[in-house]
Amino acid sequence: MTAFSFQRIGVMGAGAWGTALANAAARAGRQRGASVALWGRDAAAMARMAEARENAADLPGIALDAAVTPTGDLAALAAADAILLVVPAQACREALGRLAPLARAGLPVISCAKGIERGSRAFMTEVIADALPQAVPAVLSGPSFASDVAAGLPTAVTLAAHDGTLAEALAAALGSTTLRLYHSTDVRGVEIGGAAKNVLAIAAGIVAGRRLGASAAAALVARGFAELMRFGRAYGAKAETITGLSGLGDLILTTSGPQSRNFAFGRALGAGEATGGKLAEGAFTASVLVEMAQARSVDVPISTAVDAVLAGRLSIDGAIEALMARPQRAE
Ligand SMILES: NC(=O)C1=CN([C@@H]2O[C@H](COP(=O)(O)OP(=O)(O)OC[C@H]3O[C@@H](n4cnc5c(N)ncnc54)[C@H](OP(=O)(O)O)[C@@H]3O)[C@@H](O)[C@H]2O)C=CC1
Ligand SMILES: O=C(CO)COP(=O)(O)O
Repeated sequence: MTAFSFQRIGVMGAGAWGTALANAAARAGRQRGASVALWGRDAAAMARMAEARENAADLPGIALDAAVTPTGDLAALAAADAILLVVPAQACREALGRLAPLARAGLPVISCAKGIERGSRAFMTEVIADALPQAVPAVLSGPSFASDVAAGLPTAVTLAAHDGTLAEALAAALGSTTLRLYHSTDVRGVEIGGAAKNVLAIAAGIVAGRRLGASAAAALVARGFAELMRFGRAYGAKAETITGLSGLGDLILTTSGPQSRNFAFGRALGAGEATGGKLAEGAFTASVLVEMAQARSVDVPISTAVDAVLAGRLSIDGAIEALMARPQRAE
């Protein structure tokens, strides 16, 4: 493990999660004097963040750790020993394209985005392998709201890389007494959980917004989990990953209430209100997840209903009726 140093951490994407992870990485590396470059594409906004020592738009009231340097300079990001990729899933390829001319061979790039690329049907580590072939892809995912992590509340997530030694070293470098990182080699399993739970969180939000009751909410989580397990199995995830932090753990968190943007988006839909401008990754993932499920004959009725509602092919009431009228089956 001594082969890895990870003194300099780069964070690509300075939204809520990127900023929270920058603070967490700084906290984790404090004893060894590690530094964190937090890169955002809007150089003027990054200069203001450097001046204010706060991401006022996404995490108001939370001071940036002294070891975090906000920057609009890609060279500062590329000089890092490892990079956390924290832009929305559909923007990862474009962001990596900017980094490609500057990134060194063997640079670990850890996807922290939760989604599947539309069109290509690629998971985020596949996007990294494609857009930045000189990098070594990894993934970090699990139940973790940016505001909780930024505030230093106790949180546990999973970091996976194909090379178990690298996963362990990255987890050691980024983990602290407030952010506990488990390590894994089941890269695909970890990214499936993060992507699929967002679609199910929209469904949970719809249940709340439609006031369908606590029993329906619990049924949704249990049947949603069955769906996640089937999809995961079909795409090579290990069962213990789906039942772990990045699968069941994150499903529980994001189906629990409106602190989740995906849940809040679904709740607004269910209540017939405007969905607002916040990022809800599940709205982008739903259609590609359903296409991929169909391609391997996996039954994902809840995700299919969310996709149909979002695409305007089905009303919410029609979707509920269709789910309840499905043929009887064994559990
Ligand atoms: N927030 C959370 O609690 C958690 C989020 N995540 C995941 O992290 C990812 C990012 O979420 P989050 O930080 O919350 O989202 P935000 O909407 O808060 O921030 C997204 C950031 O990405 C930037 N961005 C968008 N497109 C590009 C691009 N093409 N190139 C460079 N930068 C770009 C935005 O910049 P600009 O402002 O210029 O548009 C913005 O700073 C999502 O996949 C989400 O699911 C995972 C766990 C927790
Ligand atoms: O992924 C998350 C928590 O683990 C954040 O969820 P939302 O994007 O729904 O807010």
